[in-house]
Amino acid sequence: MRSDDTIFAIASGHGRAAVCLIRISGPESGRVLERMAGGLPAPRRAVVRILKDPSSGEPLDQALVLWMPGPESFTGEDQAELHIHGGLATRAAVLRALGSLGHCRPAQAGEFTRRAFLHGRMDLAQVEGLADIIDAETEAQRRQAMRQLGGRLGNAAEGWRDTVLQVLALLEASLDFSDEGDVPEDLEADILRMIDGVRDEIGRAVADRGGERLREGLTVVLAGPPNAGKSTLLNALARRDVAIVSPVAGTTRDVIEVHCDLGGLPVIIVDTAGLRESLDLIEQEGVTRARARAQDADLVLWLVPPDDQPGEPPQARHLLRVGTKADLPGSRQDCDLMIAAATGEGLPGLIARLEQEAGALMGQGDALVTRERHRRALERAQDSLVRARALLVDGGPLELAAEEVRLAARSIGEITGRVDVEDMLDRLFSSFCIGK
Ligand SMILES: Nc1nc2c(ncn2[C@@H]2O[C@H](COP(=O)(O)OP(=O)(O)OP(=O)(O)O)[C@@H](O)[C@H]2O)c(=O)[nH]1
Ligand SMILES: [K+]
Ligand SMILES: [Mg+2]
Repeated sequence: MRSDDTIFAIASGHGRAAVCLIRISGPESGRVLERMAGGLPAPRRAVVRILKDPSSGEPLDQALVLWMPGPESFTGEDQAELHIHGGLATRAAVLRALGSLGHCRPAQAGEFTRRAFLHGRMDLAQVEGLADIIDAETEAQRRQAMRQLGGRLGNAAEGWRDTVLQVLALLEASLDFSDEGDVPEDLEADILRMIDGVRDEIGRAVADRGGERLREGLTVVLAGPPNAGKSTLLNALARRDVAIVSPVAGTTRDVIEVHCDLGGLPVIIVDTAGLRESLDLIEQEGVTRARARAQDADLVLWLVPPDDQPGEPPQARHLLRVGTKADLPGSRQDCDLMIAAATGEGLPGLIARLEQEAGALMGQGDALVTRERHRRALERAQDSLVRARALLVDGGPLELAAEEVRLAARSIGEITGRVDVEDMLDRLFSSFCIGK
């Protein structure tokens, strides 16, 4: 498998469709068009051509054909696109014809994007933004992914890296030219100011967890005593019959998850077993799982029915008390909200409150850091800068301070991939689909 092969893949979805898009990239792309479409169209001009089998000359399909010579293509290489009819036999015939041409082979997952990265068409943070756009399920996720694809984090990282490299240059110069082996006083103030500036900006970026939450979705666990109405609420929020509802206490045992879109924000609602002491082994296991999920959740809704002694809520980072079955007599004074999931009463208020909580925890797609990979790299950079600063202030060895600054630059460079990152690349691109 060679990196200068010409690769091809279906870039549209699979299964029968009106139109199917086949992407081709690599040095043979032009020859492919000449042999199958009878010649090269003008660059970036869509034309209709009869595609022919290159060996037999048999017409295979009538297609819209595009020729996009590099380096101004997505991959930076010569590229072509065939918009063929999306019937199964047509696709198979065109793919077979492409595979019969020399130096042409089907693309691996993520190979088009890998080539775009290797040819400098996008940085790693943009590659991740592209993956997130394909995975985006809600409006705020799409917005965040678009910002990442637009180079928002990458540009910030490049700016930080530039400043850190300036600091490094000043330290190296001091090493070369100062007899005492330390930084001249006036320079030291400048250097410390530059270090502090970058450290503060990175600190603000990593303190904001909203971007990662928005990518992954906010987890809201429904917890409460048996028969509180947890499953009824899940079904109402999901607007479908997901969980079994019954008057039998202890109906739900498994953890049931539903993905919802609340005002453009991705929220995972989790129904759990009612919390109580039980002799039933299966119910005990359900209760254990319920407590574990509540502990990990971003938000727990603690559901309590009227006139009940609900016991102690589970351990949680953030908890809202919701009184249920508000249509029944008996009132609660100890709740943040009241609902009757069976009649719909109070649900708009609950949903508005959830949207508000979700917005506060996730933002609206304006965070810089959207992945753990970013956070870890930036935290390493921050640590290195803190150590470099301490060495400078304490009059420690200048070589060590310079080494820490070099490490900081490298850690920041991981954001855009401007360091050695082969194994990281393999992991990243293998998560892509074929044709991307
Ligand atoms: N009147 C009234 N009854 C409700 C309401 N919500 C749920 N119920 C009833 O309460 C009973 C228990 O509801 P579930 O949703 O199964 O309760 P749960 O908390 O999931 O129960 P477990 O899974 O057993 O812990 C059912 O008979 C529901 O119809 C409500 O808003 N009003
Ligand atoms: K029940
Ligand atoms: Mg239930």
